[in-house]
Amino acid sequence: MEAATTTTTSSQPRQRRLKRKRAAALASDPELERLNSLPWNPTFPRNNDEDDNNNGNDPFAMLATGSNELEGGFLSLEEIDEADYAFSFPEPQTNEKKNQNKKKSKLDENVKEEGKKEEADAGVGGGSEGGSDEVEVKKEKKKDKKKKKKKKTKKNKKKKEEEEEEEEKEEEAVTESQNVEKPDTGSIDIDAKDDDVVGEEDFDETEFYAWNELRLHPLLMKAIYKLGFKEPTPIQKACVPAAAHQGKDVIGAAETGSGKTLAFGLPILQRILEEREKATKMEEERGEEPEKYAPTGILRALIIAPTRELAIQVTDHLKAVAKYINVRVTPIVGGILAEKQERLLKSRPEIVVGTPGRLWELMSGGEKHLVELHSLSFFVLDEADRMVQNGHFKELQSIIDMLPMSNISTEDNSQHAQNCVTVSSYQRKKRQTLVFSATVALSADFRKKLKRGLVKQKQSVTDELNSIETLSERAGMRSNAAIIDLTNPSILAAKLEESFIECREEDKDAYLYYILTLHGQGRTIVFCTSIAALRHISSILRILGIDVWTLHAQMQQRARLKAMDRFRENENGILVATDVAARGLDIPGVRTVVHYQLPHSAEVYVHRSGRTARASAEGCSIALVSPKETSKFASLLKSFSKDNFQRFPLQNSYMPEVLKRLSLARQIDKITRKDSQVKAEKNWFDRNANSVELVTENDDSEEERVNKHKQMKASSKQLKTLQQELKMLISRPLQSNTFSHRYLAGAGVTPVMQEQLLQLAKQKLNDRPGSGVGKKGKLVVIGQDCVEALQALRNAGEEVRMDVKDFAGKRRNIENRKRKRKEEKKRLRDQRRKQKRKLKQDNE
Ligand SMILES: Nc1ncnc2c1ncn2[C@@H]1O[C@H](COP(=O)(O)OP(=O)(O)OP(=O)(O)O)[C@@H](O)[C@H]1O
Repeated sequence: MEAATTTTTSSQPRQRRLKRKRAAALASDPELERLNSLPWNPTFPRNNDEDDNNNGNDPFAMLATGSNELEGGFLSLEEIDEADYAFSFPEPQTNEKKNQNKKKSKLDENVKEEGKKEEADAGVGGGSEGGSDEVEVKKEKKKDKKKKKKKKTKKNKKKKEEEEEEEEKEEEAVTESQNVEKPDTGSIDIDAKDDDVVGEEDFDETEFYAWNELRLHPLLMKAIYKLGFKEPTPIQKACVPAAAHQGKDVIGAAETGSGKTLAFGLPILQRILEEREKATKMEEERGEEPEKYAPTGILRALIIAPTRELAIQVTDHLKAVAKYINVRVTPIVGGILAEKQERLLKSRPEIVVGTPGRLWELMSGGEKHLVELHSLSFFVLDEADRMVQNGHFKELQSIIDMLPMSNISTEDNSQHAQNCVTVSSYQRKKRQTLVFSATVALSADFRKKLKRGLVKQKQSVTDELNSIETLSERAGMRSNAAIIDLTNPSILAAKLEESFIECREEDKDAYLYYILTLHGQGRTIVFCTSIAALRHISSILRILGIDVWTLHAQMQQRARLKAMDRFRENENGILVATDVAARGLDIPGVRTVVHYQLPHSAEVYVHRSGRTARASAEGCSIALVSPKETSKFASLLKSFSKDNFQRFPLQNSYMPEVLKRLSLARQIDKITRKDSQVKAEKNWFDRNANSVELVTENDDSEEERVNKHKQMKASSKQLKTLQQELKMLISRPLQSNTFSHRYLAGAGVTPVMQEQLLQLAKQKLNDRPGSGVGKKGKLVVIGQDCVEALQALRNAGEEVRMDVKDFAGKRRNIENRKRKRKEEKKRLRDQRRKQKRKLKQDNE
């Protein structure tokens, strides 16, 4: 800890003062004392810079490689429908709010304390009963004054907080790190968050004991306490020792939501902190320049993510763990003014998280901070499998080509380090390449190659960046890279329960409505592959009175943000999305994922389903499988080495009512679509006519006009009737055939149903006071009051053994039958033609 509190240049008097101040702060800070007592060893055994193989003594060596090198399920890579867009993301599972409140109450307490102190100073402390009236009046006046003052202080503070919040929002998630304004001293800035020391006393570090083996810096641990992460996730446990303590390159694969961001984030921050400490030590002991060991104002880690929203999410996550250290993290993504980002880069952040397009735009434009890469210590590819798909690799290739060579001797490296004046051998130690994904697929050949150390230099690698192997090689992945593959053979999240419903294509709406109505607890995401399908179901569901938010690539960015915000706000929210939302989105409380249409590839299925069951939470996925999709489903099962799936339990007694409502909704949808189409066409015609200054005339005859008017009236009347009928139906809970107004039993009551039941009860009471449902005129709900999809699945899911061969056989049979029918038709047609021709000839 001592090192953590020292300054960089003790020769300068100002910094000496700072140092004393920090030491005093440390002495008086019980929190830091407590952290100091943690079993953390500040002298890390690693950092034998030039030696990557010094894992002999490292107890974590085993973890990082051997035992974890399981073969994961290898999936085929296919194109996914993903577009560039941006979101603002919530802080990753922080106790921020709690602490903000505490902060506020602490502020209030301070204000109170101030008041008390002033009272004491003024000699007007409470309990002076024997004082004269004059004194009492004075006291009162003073109290009033103080009250006003307190109020004012509170008001000012609140205003200030609000202003700060506004400012933060304005930066559109591209906010600089909290401590960006601080001068970069190159040392750990304990004071950086002096104002934020509240609320940390109430955690018990013994609960976080599992982190000790990772030997993370106390200031990182402090942030982890604050985040409330009791133990590292398996991928973090495996990656931190390999990347942070052994300095290895890592290829990491673990299920969705398993904490991969910190698996690469923590080693980066740890290395920066270690270097700073070493710099301080060397300066103190040998009077060496700190810059030599811990360069400042230079890019240290470049993280590339495939989409804007992911880049921003990763940034937020890293900022949360870098809360107590002076390390700046900046996202560089499209959709935000390039000038604004250049301005952010002027603050010279140590870590940049970007999307390939915008990064390359700035790099190719010569952006200084992004091209001075000689001290880059980490090159990270997040969601690496997406990177090798089309649309990304050209820019990625160019970015990788800008990286200074690694895997070469220090002397050679120095030749490549352009613009490099003060690069020391310490900094110039090998750059670490970290490649992560939930569905990373490495060929056995590449694994062997890595083990044999046959990694080529980038010049010799083919120009095609079409595989993770080539990408990793090109980025300079070293031969002793740790391959940490924690994906289980099915690659799906451990706590995810999967199920399916076999149904006809035209019945999918009905089953979706059924799921959302009877099992709509928690957040649900409904995935479609096409925007047309998304539009169709969101329209139908809205008509059926279900609030849904939509998200697809053709939406304006603002609308996307709004949809995400609303979805996040509502704990039972429903989002209908295309695969733009399949990757990386980390929204807590997503309980159910519905695959309305099956995705194009197994990978996308994994990522879609991975929006639920994140970070040790549970969740379930339901795939609606039409006969056309059975072969796709079969190949999915094959990819996951699964031969059994659960059939989602359905209570068919609800279906008649579901279908009735749906039929009404479809009719309403058809009429409204037709109306709006007619209106849109008319508007378009008028607009175009106006633009060329044409006077439009109605060519219709009187009779035609009257008929049209009649038709419109009839259709609007029909619409009203349908709407009323549907309104009446959806005003009461979904009823099964066996529904009794006296006893409601069955699949459970959703929040929507509960509300409906209450309304129904009220309605009944109003209609016939005293004779409503139940004995005393009250509606009594007995039994399960909430059945969420996962629960329903656990209660009554039916394990179905799927014979993939059988699937394929069935599919072949269907195709054969189709082919035969076609051939038969063709034969009959030809026969008829022949007969006709013959008849014609006979007649002639
Ligand atoms: N050690 C931990 N304990 C508890 N929660 C954690 C821990 N580490 C990370 N988390 C939380 O787990 C969630 C998922 O983390 P993250 O987004 O890094 O997962 P991921 O593996 O990258 O997922 P995906 O593959 O879907 O992108 C986040 O909300 C994060 O805050």
